Amino acid sequence: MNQHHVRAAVFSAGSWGTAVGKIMADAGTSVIMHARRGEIADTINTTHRNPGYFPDVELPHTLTATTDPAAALDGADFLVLSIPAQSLRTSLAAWAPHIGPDTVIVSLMKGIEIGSGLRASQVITEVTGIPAYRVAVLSGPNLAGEIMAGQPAAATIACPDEDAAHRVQRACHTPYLRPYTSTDVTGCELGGAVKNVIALAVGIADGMGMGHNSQAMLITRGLAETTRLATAMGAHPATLAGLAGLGDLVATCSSPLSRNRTFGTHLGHGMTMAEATAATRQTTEGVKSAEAILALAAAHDVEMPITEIVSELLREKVTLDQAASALMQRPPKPER
Ligand SMILES: NC(=O)C1=CN([C@@H]2O[C@H](COP(=O)(O)OP(=O)(O)OC[C@H]3O[C@@H](n4cnc5c(N)ncnc54)[C@H](O)[C@@H]3O)[C@@H](O)[C@H]2O)C=CC1
Ligand SMILES: O=C(CO)COP(=O)(O)O
Repeated sequence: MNQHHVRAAVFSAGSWGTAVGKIMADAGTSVIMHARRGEIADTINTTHRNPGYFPDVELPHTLTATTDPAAALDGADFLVLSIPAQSLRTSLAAWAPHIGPDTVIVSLMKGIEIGSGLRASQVITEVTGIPAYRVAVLSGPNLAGEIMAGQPAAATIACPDEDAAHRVQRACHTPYLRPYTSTDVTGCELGGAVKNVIALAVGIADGMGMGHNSQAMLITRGLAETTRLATAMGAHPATLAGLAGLGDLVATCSSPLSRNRTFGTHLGHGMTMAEATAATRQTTEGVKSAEAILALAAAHDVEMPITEIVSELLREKVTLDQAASALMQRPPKPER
């Protein structure tokens, strides 16, 4: 019997795109990375490394790169999208004509679009016209650097079509990555987007010199407000207690590898937004998504005090001390 060789196109060759490209290649999938810059594609093809992100890690030789979106997408079973959430709409519109009729799209993005308030999977269906059952999301506690080092991790793959979720699961199951399936796309995406804002808060607290009690308070109450929003938008509460909720929140809020947490730490040390931005090279989704998440909270009549105060800090409307006391001086209430 002729065995179909599974192929994935990964757009683009940033930190998480490269890591997921490696995962899929290690799982036996042929991978073509789409890089915007020719020199990155050439370097991946000739040295099997992506030196701008992971100079020390050799990539599997079944992973190649191109700058040509049509070539990358030709015959692809999966289109894996890993670019900044706010650039998704424009970038995807240019790539969409090359997407095949059976290609399943896998979103790795953890952000909410400013203005529309849409989750990445919703932007994808809107821009491409591809039905939701062909769009999956992969989320969870997955700091790219640890995955590239081959450390054990798990992720959730959510898609309304369970069969599609299983296909993605098979295409990225390796000895170091254990993917679970789910149908709760909303819960997975909101868990991933809101944890970035909570990680900013934890980083800010850490930068201000606060210890683990304060940080645990923000993580726990952060999970409470994430769950409130997600369930109001139709998510299953168990998803928020799972890998794409609590799991990712704990990893991101604990790790110095997190860009969001690190950005928060810069602010907590007293940097201005301009200084913290200048000190940050890679995508920091929470900085952009905080405002969009707050708009969703307002639309669904959900209280999100931590997101609200982080958003005010990001807009430089309050000082660090004002932010801390605003949270602590909220009216006492039952724990929910
Ligand atoms: N790095 C990580 O550990 C993880 C990241 N993510 C998510 O993956 C997504 C991508 O993040 P990273 O790969 O970490 O970011 P990154 O900053 O390392 O890479 C972003 C990639 O997108 C490309 N890009 C940048 N601006 C673009 C634009 N305007 N149009 C098209 N392409 C553009 C860049 O060339 C680069 O290849 C984010 O939503 C992030 O939340 C999710 C899990 C883990
Ligand atoms: O999503 C992540 C880990 O799961 C990465 O977090 P940062 O984007 O804050 O680095």
